[in-house]
Amino acid sequence: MPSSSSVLVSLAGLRKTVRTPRGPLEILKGVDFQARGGQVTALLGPNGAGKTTTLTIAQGLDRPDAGTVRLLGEDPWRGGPALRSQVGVMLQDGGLPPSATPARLLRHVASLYRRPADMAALTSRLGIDEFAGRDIRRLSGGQKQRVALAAALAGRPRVVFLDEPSAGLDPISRQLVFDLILDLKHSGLAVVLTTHLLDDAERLADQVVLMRNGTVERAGTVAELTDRSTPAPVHFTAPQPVDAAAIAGFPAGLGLVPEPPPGGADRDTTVPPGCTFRIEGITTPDDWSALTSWWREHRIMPTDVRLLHRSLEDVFLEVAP
Ligand SMILES: Nc1ncnc2c1ncn2[C@@H]1O[C@H](COP(=O)(O)OP(=O)(O)OP(=O)(O)O)[C@@H](O)[C@H]1O
Repeated sequence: MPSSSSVLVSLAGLRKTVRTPRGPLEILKGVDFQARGGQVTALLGPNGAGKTTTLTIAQGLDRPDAGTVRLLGEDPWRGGPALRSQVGVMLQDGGLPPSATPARLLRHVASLYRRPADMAALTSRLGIDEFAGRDIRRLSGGQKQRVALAAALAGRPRVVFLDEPSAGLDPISRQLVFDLILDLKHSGLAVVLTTHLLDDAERLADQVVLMRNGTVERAGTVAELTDRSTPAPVHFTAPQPVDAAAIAGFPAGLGLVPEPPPGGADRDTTVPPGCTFRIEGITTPDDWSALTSWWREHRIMPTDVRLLHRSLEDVFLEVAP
């Protein structure tokens, strides 16, 4: 039995061109990435980047023109039932039969597997029981999403592909789905998902693959992509006014910038209550100590202190067209 950090999905040099009325359109131009068991891999990228096409090929529902695809060590295009039964898929548009009820559909899907998941536990956990007897056509988008997720997990897969799993979910359902995804990963599954919500990726992903225009622009952990291993500027809010003498006495070597800056010359003006400040240059524990001493000396009790790291959104906007 491979360990949970084994590579379960491997894509190398994927290329795909489709025919359109206006001529050939190259939609994948050499996509490489790997997804491991025990990890969530999130594909991010602007509309049309090629995320769904990449997932479709990884699942074996389409073939690349060039490149190699390995799903649980096999070519998914040629894989038979033994491979398919180990893979769960949640498609972007759900693909659920509108006239079935969730109860009937999920019973049917579970019956296709020799060792199905505990569907009662799954539907209870995803809050499906309360609408399990209603026709799927009458469900909200978020309810359908949860049914599609339960169906994807019915066969106890080792790999799940989730195309925008949090689309249309309210905050409570989203939390239910996130908790489940994290449990799946902790039990060793490889979870490969696409999302437009950068917050989803920040909260869930062990590895982010940022795609644009048919290629992988950046890949790595959220911390790697946002440079979290390096010191960042500091932001704080002072609820009381900060007088000109305090500003003039700010530790040398650190830059204090009120935001927005008060009118007049910076160092001579008292900053009104509730102002936020940005500090550049904090790179050592001594710098932090100088800052907290300055707060103590001037009786400043900050109400908000944050490190201003780049967010995943900043990185996304850098690569987005
Ligand atoms: N069969 C096809 N014929 C023509 N164009 C296609 C075909 N399949 C995909 N495309 C185009 O290829 C590009 C990539 O599509 P894909 O659905 O993979 O992107 P995506 O990153 O998943 O986008 P989104 O975030 O909008 O879901 C898009 O411009 C799409 O219109």
